[in-house]
Amino acid sequence: MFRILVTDKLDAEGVEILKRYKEFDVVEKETLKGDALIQELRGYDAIIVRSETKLTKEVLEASEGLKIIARAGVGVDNIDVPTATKKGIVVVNAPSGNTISTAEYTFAMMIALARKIPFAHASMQQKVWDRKSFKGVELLNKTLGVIGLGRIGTEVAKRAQAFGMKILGYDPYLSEEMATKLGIELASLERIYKESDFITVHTPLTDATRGLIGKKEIEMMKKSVRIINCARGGIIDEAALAEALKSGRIAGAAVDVYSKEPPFDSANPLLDAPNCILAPHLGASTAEAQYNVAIESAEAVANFLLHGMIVNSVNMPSVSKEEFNRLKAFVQLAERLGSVAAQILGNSVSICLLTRSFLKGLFMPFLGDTVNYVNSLPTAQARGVKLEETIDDTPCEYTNLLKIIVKSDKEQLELWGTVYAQVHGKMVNFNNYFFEATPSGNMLLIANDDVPGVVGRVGTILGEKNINIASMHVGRKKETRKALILVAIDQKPEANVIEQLAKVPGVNKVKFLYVE
Ligand SMILES: NC(=O)c1ccc[n+]([C@@H]2O[C@H](COP(=O)([O-])OP(=O)(O)OC[C@H]3O[C@@H](n4cnc5c(N)ncnc54)[C@H](O)[C@@H]3O)[C@@H](O)[C@H]2O)c1
Ligand SMILES: O=C(O)CC[C@@H](O)C(=O)O
Repeated sequence: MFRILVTDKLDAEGVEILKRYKEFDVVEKETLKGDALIQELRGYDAIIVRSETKLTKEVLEASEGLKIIARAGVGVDNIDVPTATKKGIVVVNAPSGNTISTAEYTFAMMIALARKIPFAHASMQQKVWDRKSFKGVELLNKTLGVIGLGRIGTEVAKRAQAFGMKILGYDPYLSEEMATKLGIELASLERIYKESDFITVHTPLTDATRGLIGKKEIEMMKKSVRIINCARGGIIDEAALAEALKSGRIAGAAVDVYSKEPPFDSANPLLDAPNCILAPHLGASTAEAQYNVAIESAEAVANFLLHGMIVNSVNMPSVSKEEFNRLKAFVQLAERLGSVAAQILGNSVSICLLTRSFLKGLFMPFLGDTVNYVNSLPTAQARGVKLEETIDDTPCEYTNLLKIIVKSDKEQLELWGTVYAQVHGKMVNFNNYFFEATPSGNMLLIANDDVPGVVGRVGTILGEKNINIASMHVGRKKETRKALILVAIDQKPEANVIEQLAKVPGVNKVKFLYVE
């Protein structure tokens, strides 16, 4: 039975999806904070949050048994991802469910600013019929500067085109070709600041974007500019923005997000700035967006807990369901080869050419269940393991080949694996001994001289000890007259069996291996 905690207000359909599984015990709680959250979180396998629950370093360090955190939304800035990663906790988000809602909301903010609708509304509520103070501007032929052209930024740009706006965009990760396709002219930030009538930000909050727009940047802008932040508080410096509004240096701003939320106890200077529309982080607050992200998060949690499948992870390479099915056999094979390598070499690994799953297999025999797909890479890095990954599409005799070279202080091990029919993972090369074996279960690896009689004697000894042989694979090097036998057996042999096998004439080394 897996225990799942749902905090913040998740759409009911997401909770229902989880409750349908008999394997899940789902508990819903109001937003929890500090000690209450630490106490409650103990014993849960998964937690689903929106933006209000703060999964800080302290909270995560105190957690026990937590395997997955699902954020029903895009931004994961309420989660200490590095601590989660260190603890081997998968963090997933629901990246696409609220894109349209937030893009439409940004547009609503832009039009409300252009036509001063909230200010006119406030005046009407004061019973003042004022038709002079609220003269606005059209969007047609205006320049919109979009900073951050990911999911939301590009949807905003599409809508701006329909309004006849010229779009200048900045995103270091968007190609010129893609921008052109989207009808966006890529421009420097400086040009966006100087030429735009409206500026909207749609980046995550990172070290590079914190304070991206401050006093200096505002100084470059037109006096008529209107600025919108429906992304994350802190991307636009709040003090500088408030000052520009108060001094009339800019025409207006619309803000949905704050450096501290709610912003009331931090005396946020935007609270009393003129020509400023404020909202309490509502970009994703539509029935559709909340339904979408709740389902996305619930499915991510269920897939992970029941099938180990990781989708939309922010601290693991993410794969789609189809990709996961395609890769499943490779992941298992890589992990098994990792386990073989670990047992052959011991734990003094210095150079590797591998994947996370290989690393998981490599560390499992020494670190046990504390290592998983998420923390295997940091675990390796913390141990000074140097990694190199290469992809080589040169045709070879296998349709796919996973080649792993592990170097320790004393020796080097080369393992190759291939997957047949997308399901059967085979080890096909062990240090240039070629054979085809499934590296799984109890196995004996026997290095011997390539002379008659060895295979027979090995079989006889195992038979005498009542140990059943499941399969036997022999690889040989004719030039050195050496061979390697991999024997899969039904049980772990006693130490004296291994000693007896090692004494067979022609046998040079016997090693027992166990791979999950
Ligand atoms: N107000 C809300 O309720 C609400 C709802 C959803 C998303 N958001 C926020 O909106 C933002 C965008 O979300 P998204 O789904 O479009 O994310 P996304 O990851 O699809 O897009 C972000 C884009 O920002 C770009 N970027 C990163 N660093 C940059 C930099 N220094 N300069 C310029 N561009 C940079 C990235 O290349 C990417 O294209 C996020 O901060 C998210 O948390 C807010
Ligand atoms: O949970 C919410 O409503 C906010 C979501 C939004 O900030 C996000 O990053 O997806």
